[in-house]
This record gives sequence, C-alpha cells and structure tokens, in this order.
Amino acid sequence: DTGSAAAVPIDPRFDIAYVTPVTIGTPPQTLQLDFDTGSSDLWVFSSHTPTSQIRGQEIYTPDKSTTSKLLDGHTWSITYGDGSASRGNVYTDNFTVGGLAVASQAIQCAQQVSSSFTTEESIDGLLGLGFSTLNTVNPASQLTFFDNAKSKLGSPVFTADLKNKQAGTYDFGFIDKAKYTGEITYVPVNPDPGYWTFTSSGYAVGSGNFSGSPITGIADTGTSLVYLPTAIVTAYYRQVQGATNSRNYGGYVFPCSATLPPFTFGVGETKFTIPASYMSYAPVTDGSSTCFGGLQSSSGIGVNIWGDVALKAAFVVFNGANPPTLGWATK
Ligand SMILES: C[C@H](Cc1ccc(C(C)(C)C)cc1)[C@H](NN)c1nnnn1Cc1ccc2c(c1)OCO2
Repeated sequence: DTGSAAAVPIDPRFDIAYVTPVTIGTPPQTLQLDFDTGSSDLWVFSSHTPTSQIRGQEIYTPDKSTTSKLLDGHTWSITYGDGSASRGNVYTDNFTVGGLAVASQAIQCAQQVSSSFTTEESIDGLLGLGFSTLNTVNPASQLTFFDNAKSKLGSPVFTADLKNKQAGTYDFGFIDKAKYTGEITYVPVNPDPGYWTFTSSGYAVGSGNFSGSPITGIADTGTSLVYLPTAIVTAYYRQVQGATNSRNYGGYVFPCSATLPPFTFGVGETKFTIPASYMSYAPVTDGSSTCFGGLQSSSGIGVNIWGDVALKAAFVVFNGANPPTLGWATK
C-alpha cells in the first residue's frame, strides 16, 4: 500500500505550520493535522475538549463512530518545547492518510489544550512521526501511524516535500522520483531518544566559505524555524544590516527591508541552500516593519532543530528501516 496527502501552509503569508487532511472513524470524520516528525503522539481536538478551549477547530467525536473503542484506563499528557501542552484520554479507531488505512490506530483525544492550541484555529491536532518510544500514553505507550502502517508499505519510508508558501506533499511507502533532482544522500539516524537525529556536515553564510564543522540536530517538520548553535547564528546575522538579538521578541530581528544572505548546510557531500526569502520568517507583529529571523539560536532549547525553514529547501526521506536513515535531495 501507499499514501499521499497534501501539506498545506496554515497561513498563506508565513509558513508557521502545515496541515494535512486525515479521516478518523466510520463514517469518516475529516480533520486537519500538523504532521510532526519531532514528536510521537497522535492527538486531536475532540468531543471531550471543553468548548471554551475550541475556537473553530474540527473535532473527532468517537461516539459518532461505529468503529471507535475506548482504550480503557489510558491517558496521555504532553508538553512541547515551546511550552504548548495538551492531555486527555485514548480511543482506537480506523484512520487514513491519503488513501493509506490503519485499523485501530490510537487516537489521543484532548480533554485539555493550552491557549496556543486554542488560538491556532487551523490545526485540529498533531500527528507524531517521531519514534514511538516518545509516545506519552500511560500505562501502555502507543504506536505512531507510521509504525502501524509500516507492515503494509512497499518500502518502510515516508517523504516530506514541504514548500514555501504553497502546498507540498507527504508520501508514505514510496519515493517519488519526480519530486527531487540528482541523487538522494542518505545519512545515519540516531533514534535515541526518539527524534530523527542526524549530523549535518557543516554550513556557509551567503557566499562565505563552507565551515566543515559537524552539526548534530533533529529533522523536525513540526517546528517552523531552524535553531542552531549561537556561533553559527551570530555569524549569520553579522551579515544583516540592523539585526539585533531582541530579548523583547525572544530572538534575532531585523528591518524587514534588510538584505539577507542565503544559508547553506551540508548533508554528506551534498549542499542545500536556504534562499534568503526563507530566512525572513514574519513581521514580529502584524504590519510591523521589524521581521523575525528564520534562523535562531538553539542555546535555550538543548537540541539543534532543522525545522520547516530548512526542510522546505530539500526533499527528505524518513527511512524507517532498521537501522533508520535520513535521505536528502535537492529539488
Ligand atoms: C514546538 C513543536 C510542537 C508544536 C507544534 C505546533 C504548535 C502550535 C499549533 C501551537 C503552533 C505548538 C507546538 C515542536 N514539534 N516537534 C516541538 N515539540 N517539542 N519540542 N519541539 C521543538 C521545539 C522545542 C523548543 C522550541 C521550539 C521547538 O520552538 C521554540 O522553542
């Protein structure tokens, strides 16, 4: 079997996050989920979510599905690195992504979500594509959609083809040659503690020389920006007129009119250049002439993160074979 579904930016102006349609239950209920390779819980706004915490999101109502089953006594609770959080109970039900079906997928139903989820009206939940070891369901952790689907897939892979300010694609079970150019460079993945962790072979700022210092980090479709060591980030913003590290806005900002250099990162022998246009993330507040950078320091996070700003510049293969690897190709 295979599956293929669109990854649609939730805001046409800035690539804050991408949502992908999924169906849950019988008859199918369609929700738009944020596919997140940096976490491993599949949770949804639901009939168990207080209405005061719902603002326009679609919800999953297990009682309306003839195939839903309560996973009795199981609960979950997750806090994300940006401080967002949610918790609730668990059902199993039929689940499909782009024509790929999994029977009795664990569906974590929110009974509580933080305000950041309530205010993000276009996101009806998250679909974790990290390793199942990160799943928070107690007393028995549950498998991700990808782990459940793997045995049905021709090849145990999924690919991310995220795009700048337009819809991209998540494919499951196959690698679409039409989506990339040249060869795919595969690099080792460390699945411990559960992220798609790999080592980049170095970086360059603009047309500067390439620094071959290895950078270990995670490939994270659920994070908007790129978070790297402070030394790299300061080297980048030294090339941006008027850039400052703003405590007020929590990161590097610059005049939206500034000329930004592109940013190049290496994977094995292959080099990926993030165009300057991707490196300006968004105005700090609507209409402001101060812009927030797409590259920020990872010093407060504890892990380097190759988020959407970087992933948009490549075609990425998440290879769930044993051992797992990451494939990167230009496009
Ligand atoms: C933050 C997302 C998870 C999420 C996605 C979307 C949302 C909203 C819908 C409300 C927009 C909230 C949360 C990320 N996913 N792997 C994540 N989950 N756990 N760690 N990370 C990576 C990290 C960690 C720390 C950081 C960060 C990033 O940005 C700023 O500081």
